[in-house]
Amino acid sequence: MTSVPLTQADRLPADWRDLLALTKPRVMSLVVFTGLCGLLAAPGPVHPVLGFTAVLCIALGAGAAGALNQWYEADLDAKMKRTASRPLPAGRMSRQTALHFGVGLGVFSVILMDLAANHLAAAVLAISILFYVLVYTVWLKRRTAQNIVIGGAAGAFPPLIGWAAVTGDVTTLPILLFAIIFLWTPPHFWALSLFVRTDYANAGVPMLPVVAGIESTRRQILFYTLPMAAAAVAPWLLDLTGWVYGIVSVILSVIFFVLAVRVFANKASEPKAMGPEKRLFAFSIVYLFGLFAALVVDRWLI
Ligand code: HEM
Ligand SMILES: CC(C)=CCC/C(C)=C/CC/C(C)=C/COP(=O)(O)OP(=O)(O)O
Repeated sequence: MTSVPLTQADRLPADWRDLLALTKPRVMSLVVFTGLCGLLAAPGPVHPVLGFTAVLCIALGAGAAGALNQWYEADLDAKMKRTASRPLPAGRMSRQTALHFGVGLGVFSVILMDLAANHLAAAVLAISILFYVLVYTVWLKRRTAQNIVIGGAAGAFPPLIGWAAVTGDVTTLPILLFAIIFLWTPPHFWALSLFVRTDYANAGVPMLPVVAGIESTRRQILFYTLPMAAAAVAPWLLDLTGWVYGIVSVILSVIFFVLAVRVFANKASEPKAMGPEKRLFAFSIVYLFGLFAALVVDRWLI
C-alpha cells in the first residue's frame, strides 16, 4: 500500500474535517488573501488586533458562504465527479447541520465585523455572503451561462471589505480592486470549466462551454482578459500605486494575455489534461496572488 502524506486537515477529527471542507478552504484562502491585501493597502493606521479580527471575519463570512452553497446544491454536487465526495453528497453530514453551521458562521462574522470595524465593512460582508448564496447559487447558477459574470461579483468584494474596515469608506483604489477580481473571474472559471464541462453537462448546469460550445468559450476568455488587464494596470496609471505594482501588474497581465491567446488559438476539440486551458487556470491563481502581493509590497516596503 502506498502512503499518502497527511495534511493539517487530515489530522483533524472526522467531523471537524467535514465542517472545514464545507468552507471550501482552498478557494477561500485566496479570497481571504485579497481581503487582507485590501486592508493592508488602505491608508491610515490599523490596530493589529482590529486588522486580524477583520480578516478573520472575512474568512468566516467566506466560509459561511461556501457552507450555504453546499447546503443548497447537495443534489448537484452528488452528480459531479469533482464534488461527489463532499460531506453532504457523500452522506457524512446532514443538510440541517450544514445549514445551521453556515447561518451561524455568517451571522457571527457580520456582527463581529460590525463591532470590531464599522457598519460599512459589516454591510459589504453581508452583501457578499448573500450575493454568493442567493444571486449566484440559488438564482443564476442553474439558469444562465452568465452565472459567473454576474454572480462572480461576490468574490470581488473582499478587498473592498478589508479597505472599508480600516477607513470606513470606499474610494477609487478599492473599486478598481473589485473590478480586477470581477473581470478576472470569467477567464479563471471558464478555463477550468472547459476541462470539466462533461461533469456540468451531466449535472444539467448551463455553464458557458455546455451552452455556447468550446470555441465560443475560448473566445470569451480572451475577450474578458483585455478589460481585466486594463483594470489591473489602472491603479498604477492613475498614480494610486507605485512602480513595483506597475511593473508586476504589466508583466503578469502580459503573461495572462499570452496564455489566453494560446487558449483561443487551441483548436483541439477536447481540452487536454495539461493543455493551454489548464495552464491558464493554474496561472489565474498565481496572477491574482501576485498582483495583490505587489500592492502590499508597494505600499509597505518601497
Ligand atoms: C463565481 C466565481 C467563481 C467560481 C464559479 C469559481 C470556481 C472554481 C472552481 C470550480 C474551482 C475548482 C475546484 C475547487 O477547488 O472547488 C476553483 C478553484 C479555485 N478558485 Fe475559483 N471560482 C470563482 C471565484 C474565485 C475567486 C473570487 C477566487 C479568489 C479570489 C477563487 C480562487 C480559487 C482558487 C485559489 C482555486 C484553487 C483551489 C485548489 O487549489 O483546489 N475563485 N474555482
Ligand atoms: C467574503 C465572501 C462572502 C466571499 C465569497 C467568496 C466567493 C463568492 C467565492 C466564490 C468562489 C467559489 C467558491 C466558487 C465556486 O463556485 P461553485 O459554487 O459553482 O463551485 P462548486 O462547483 O465547486 O461548488
